[in-house]
Amino acid sequence: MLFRPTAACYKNLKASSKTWVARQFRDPYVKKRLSDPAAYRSRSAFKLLEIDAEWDHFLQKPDVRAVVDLGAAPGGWSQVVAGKLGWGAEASKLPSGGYAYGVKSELEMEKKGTWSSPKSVSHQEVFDPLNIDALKEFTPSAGRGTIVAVDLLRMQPIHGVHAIQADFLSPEAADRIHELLSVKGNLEGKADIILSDMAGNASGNDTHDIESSLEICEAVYEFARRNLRSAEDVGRRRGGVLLMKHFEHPLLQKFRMEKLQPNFNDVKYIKPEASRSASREGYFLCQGWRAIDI
Ligand SMILES: C[S@@+](CC[C@H](N)C(=O)[O-])C[C@H]1O[C@@H](n2cnc3c(N)ncnc32)[C@H](O)[C@@H]1O
Repeated sequence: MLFRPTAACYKNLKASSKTWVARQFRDPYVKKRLSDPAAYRSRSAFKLLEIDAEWDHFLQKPDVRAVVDLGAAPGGWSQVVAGKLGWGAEASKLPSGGYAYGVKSELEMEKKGTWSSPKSVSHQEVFDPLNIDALKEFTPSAGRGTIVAVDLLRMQPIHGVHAIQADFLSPEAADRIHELLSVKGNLEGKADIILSDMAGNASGNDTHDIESSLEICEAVYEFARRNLRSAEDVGRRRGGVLLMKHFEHPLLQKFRMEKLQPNFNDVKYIKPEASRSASREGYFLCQGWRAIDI
């Protein structure tokens, strides 16, 4: 539901909050998110949908079996991926945005012995009384592949998505991701697609924030270097995909030229329409991991 401040409440807001509220009211993607039956948890979901549709539906290639979403909370991108891989997109019609659906299907699969609960999902939520009615109405559908979502913040479950609450740089997260990806048919535990919509917490110090944005890109690249399946393994020139957010930085082009360009068959800079023009963010879509920098 869209928050509509009353006149009295609006009057008492700080100038910066008034600007934020006004921008939310004008933003077509905020409206779209609120009316879309998929009930995406983030406005950012539309950026991924747009990039995927514009660039050859890379999320839906039949050889995509393993996707890692870094910095995934609250879960909009993971919802998009789960939908594309067939994990019951109708789930998100629930008022909870797929939350109850995910829990129900996980419970059923556990009962049938077809799914084992990742340690990271807390099952105390299964008994959330708010979701009981919704649970009765929906039947889960099984999708394909493994989706792993990692965030420092706790994320409500999404059907078909293994959520890990951790710093993606920690050895524990690396081990757990590898463990989850290492299934029959993917014993190497590689990812076909790695997504990163990560941003560091704004510190208020511009120089520091700009610096940390490049550090995140470098860390994400390192993660991809260790975990991405190569184009050769996939058997497709654009197989092995890294999509990562970045912010403007004086050394960004150097990073692109030295790290991304030589190691992927195809690198594009993308500024999706859903990304606010005032934002200094952009995305690199890197397709076809060449696996030479290992
Ligand atoms: C812009 S949000 C992602 C939104 C998400 N794509 C969606 O559609 O819902 C960025 C996320 O990155 C996470 N993040 C930042 N640094 C991280 C780290 N080192 N490890 C894991 N998550 C991190 C933040 O906690 C935040 O939730």
